[in-house]
Amino acid sequence: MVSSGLPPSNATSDTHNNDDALVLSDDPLHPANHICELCYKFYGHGWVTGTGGGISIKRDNHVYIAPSGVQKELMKPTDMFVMDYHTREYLRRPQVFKPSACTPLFMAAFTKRGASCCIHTHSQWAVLVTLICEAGLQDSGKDVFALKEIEQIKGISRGGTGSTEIAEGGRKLGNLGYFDTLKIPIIENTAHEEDLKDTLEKAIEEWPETCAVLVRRHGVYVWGKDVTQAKTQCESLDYIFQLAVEMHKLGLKWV
Ligand SMILES: CSCCC(=O)C(=O)COP(=O)(O)O
Ligand SMILES: [Zn+2]
Repeated sequence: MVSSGLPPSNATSDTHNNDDALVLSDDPLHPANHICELCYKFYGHGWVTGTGGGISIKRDNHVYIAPSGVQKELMKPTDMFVMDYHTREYLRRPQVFKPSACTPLFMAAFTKRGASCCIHTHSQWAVLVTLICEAGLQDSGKDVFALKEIEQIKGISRGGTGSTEIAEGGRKLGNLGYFDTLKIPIIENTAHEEDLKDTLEKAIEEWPETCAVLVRRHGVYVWGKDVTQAKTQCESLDYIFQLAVEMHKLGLKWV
């Protein structure tokens, strides 16, 4: 039996604020089940290694949040926090944990983009592209990752939460096209995850077309209108970041 480093499953039962009805469901797509299943898969991608990274899902007025500092691939539905989106009060708060330090960053994607899912990875590919940009080794600049004419960028929607339709008043919506340039802003890391909030919010405001924010020497935050869009955009970006690193090693330019 492998130890998860998490307390036993009944560790929350002596708390006054442990409404299990909020997290127990037979539905595999219930956010409390879905977060656990996805983190197990993300661990296999190297996205949530060594307790880093995570995911939050908003369903209606409820925001589901994982505990901080635990092995994300071994979490159980009863480990989840549930926050009221409007009041920001915890409706369920397992007393043996703290909520993820990423919570204010996830909330930024929900409030500023209308996202319902936000994924944070510590993928080495994301970290490496921020280092290549920092060193000024590509033409995209230090504070933005840019790449064009790679088929996979068609998997990225403008703003992160758009539909795949092109629409409205001359402003382009929907997904990027093959001849568009993908641009992802890079913010500087801070000593504590939650201190990224202000610069991440600023980047979201200044880059209305982005579906993600890279954090230098740390990882990436990616969001979507639902779990499917957040997950597929995260997969597309991770593919693109890995490709970009390999292109760089071959002496190829991204733009
Ligand atoms: C080695 S993980 C350092 C913290 C971090 O960057 C992170 O994403 C995890 O935060 P959490 O509070 O969700 O464990
Ligand atoms: Zn992190």
